[in-house]
Amino acid sequence: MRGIWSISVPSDGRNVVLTGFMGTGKSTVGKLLAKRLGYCFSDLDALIVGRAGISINEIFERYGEQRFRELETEAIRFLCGVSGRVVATGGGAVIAPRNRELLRKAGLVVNLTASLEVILCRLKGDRERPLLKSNNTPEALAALMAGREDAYADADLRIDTAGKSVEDVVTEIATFVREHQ
Ligand SMILES: Nc1ncnc2c1ncn2[C@@H]1O[C@H](COP(=O)(O)OP(=O)(O)OP(=O)(O)O)[C@@H](O)[C@H]1O
Ligand SMILES: O=C(O)C1=C[C@@H](O)[C@@H](O)[C@H](O)C1
Ligand SMILES: [Mg+2]
Repeated sequence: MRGIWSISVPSDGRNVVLTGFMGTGKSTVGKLLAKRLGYCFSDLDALIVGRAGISINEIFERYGEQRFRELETEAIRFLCGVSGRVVATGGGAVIAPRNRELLRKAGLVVNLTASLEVILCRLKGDRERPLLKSNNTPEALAALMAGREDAYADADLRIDTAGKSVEDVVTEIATFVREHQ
């Protein structure tokens, strides 16, 4: 794998950070939200894959989840030095308290939610998310989600995306951002 990011500058806090469990729509909503706000868009998972030169599945298989988490923290440090950006995080990016601290400083944190039922429906047949493979029963996935609830709750705004279109979610967030940033 290629080297790591070296810059880490304090952010001016004018970003929008999307957090949430796998399949809540961070990447999909983030891309459109950035367009709507006239911000740039960054996807933490895509950034990690781009730097590593291999897929998330391969990072997990070859180096383990712990190494992925290290790369994730490095990517967060890098992104926290930017401004005017919508950042879609990976589903587990908020687990580490230090990551949450950095993301909070980077800007408004918006947490997307959806019931497990909705998530399972959205991610049916997905092969790109290693934690879906290793938690391959609804019970295991529910436990993973429940264990992260406090970390997801650490946000400026929480939006239940179930039953809402991507456009609806984007509008809700854009309104909040215009009022609070
Ligand atoms: N509001 C929505 N309504 C219906 N489908 C949605 C909605 N938001 C996202 N989706 C669909 O759910 C799937 C997963 O979305 P997406 O990849 O954006 O999730 P994510 O939160 O970025 O997941 P991860 O944490 O794994 O990166 C996609 O197929 C997307 O089109
Ligand atoms: O929920 C998680 O821990 C993950 C979610 C994805 O976005 C990726 O970051 C990776 O598959 C791990
Ligand atoms: Mg994503």
